[in-house]
Amino acid sequence: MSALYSNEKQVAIAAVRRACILTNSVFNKLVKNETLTKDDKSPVTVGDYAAQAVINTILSKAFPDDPIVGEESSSDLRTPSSSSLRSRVIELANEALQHDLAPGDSSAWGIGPGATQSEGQLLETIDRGSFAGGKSGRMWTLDPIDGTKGFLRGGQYAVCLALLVDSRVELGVIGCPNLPVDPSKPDGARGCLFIAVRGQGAEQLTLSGSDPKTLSIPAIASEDISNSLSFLESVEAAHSSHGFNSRVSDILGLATSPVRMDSQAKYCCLARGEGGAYLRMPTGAGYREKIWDHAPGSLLVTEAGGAISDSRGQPLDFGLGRDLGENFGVVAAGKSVQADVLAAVKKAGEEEKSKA
Ligand SMILES: Nc1ncnc2c1ncn2[C@@H]1O[C@H](COP(=O)(O)O)[C@@H](O)[C@H]1OP(=O)(O)O
Ligand SMILES: [Mg+2]
Ligand SMILES: [Mg+2]
Ligand SMILES: [Mg+2]
Repeated sequence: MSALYSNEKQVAIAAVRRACILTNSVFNKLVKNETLTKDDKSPVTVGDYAAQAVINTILSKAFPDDPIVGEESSSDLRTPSSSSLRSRVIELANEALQHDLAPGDSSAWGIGPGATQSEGQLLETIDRGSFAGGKSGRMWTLDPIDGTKGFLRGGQYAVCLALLVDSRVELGVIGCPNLPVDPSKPDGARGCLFIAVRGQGAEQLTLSGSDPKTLSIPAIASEDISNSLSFLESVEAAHSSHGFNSRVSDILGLATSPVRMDSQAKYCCLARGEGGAYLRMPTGAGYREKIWDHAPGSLLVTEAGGAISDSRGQPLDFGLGRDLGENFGVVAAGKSVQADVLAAVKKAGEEEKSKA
């Protein structure tokens, strides 16, 4: 008998790999007018749209009844002023869908050479990501480029896909085209794929599918925290409070400065033993975290032996819709130290309140 979710895992890996090849090639060719600013002032590129079109196409072929909660929508692409951007997205998506990664691979999605998808079909496929989410049933959640700002600066970004069943993450696949394969060789080969299935562990492969490694977060004894732990945090101060993290770091007496990195690559690094803790605390602007920004990363961390919760110690709730509800931040770490980090977070929170 095959393992639970083995089909979903194969399809998700194929979809994420294909999107990573696309985003990688887009980065090298990206020109100025290929980026838009969304209503929330965040950037979105032809790469984000095309990657969502590719992954949604593959998911829709493989699992036609599964709804998708995806970050992007085609509305900004449909305006007359976006016509050249729109053509570029269609061209990139068709190119990526027809690219044979292995013999017969593209025909597995019913999209052989020459069988291009029309503009209308691909825009509609992007909008298959508009599902509202919720408590029950099967659904996918997709961030075609997580960390678009990192992507634009040539830093870390991730292609992130997760399968939720009754609001529990069952499968997570994250592609990190710019992440070094071996953390001890930061200038060495880049491009990693991270995969977790509930109850089946977490692993890292290269983007081309070689060199599998089982992931496990090393235990740190409480008395070693100050010397052995460092934080993984956002580059963008608007996404996560650097000042709050710095106070938590002081409370724990951490000797090492935080590592700043864009995207869910932070969860991937944590899962393979880097840093030791990921802290993301609200900046006070009322932002609600999105399920696609945490679903695959959270499973990767727990399957690698870590723990994740909000700053109150409550589990993240993926069943509330497209976002995680009121923002109490995210605290992820190895199981042995997550309670210590949470206690320091609570202390820093109380100090902040008493000052207010
Ligand atoms: N004010 C905010 N607070 C927290 N996260 C945010 C905020 N604004 C955007 N984001 C999201 O944070 C994620 C990147 O996180 P990180 O800083 O860890 O790289 C992105 O998905 C980004 O959304 P978007 O995709 O719209 O840019
Ligand atoms: Mg975005
Ligand atoms: Mg994101
Ligand atoms: Mg994104």
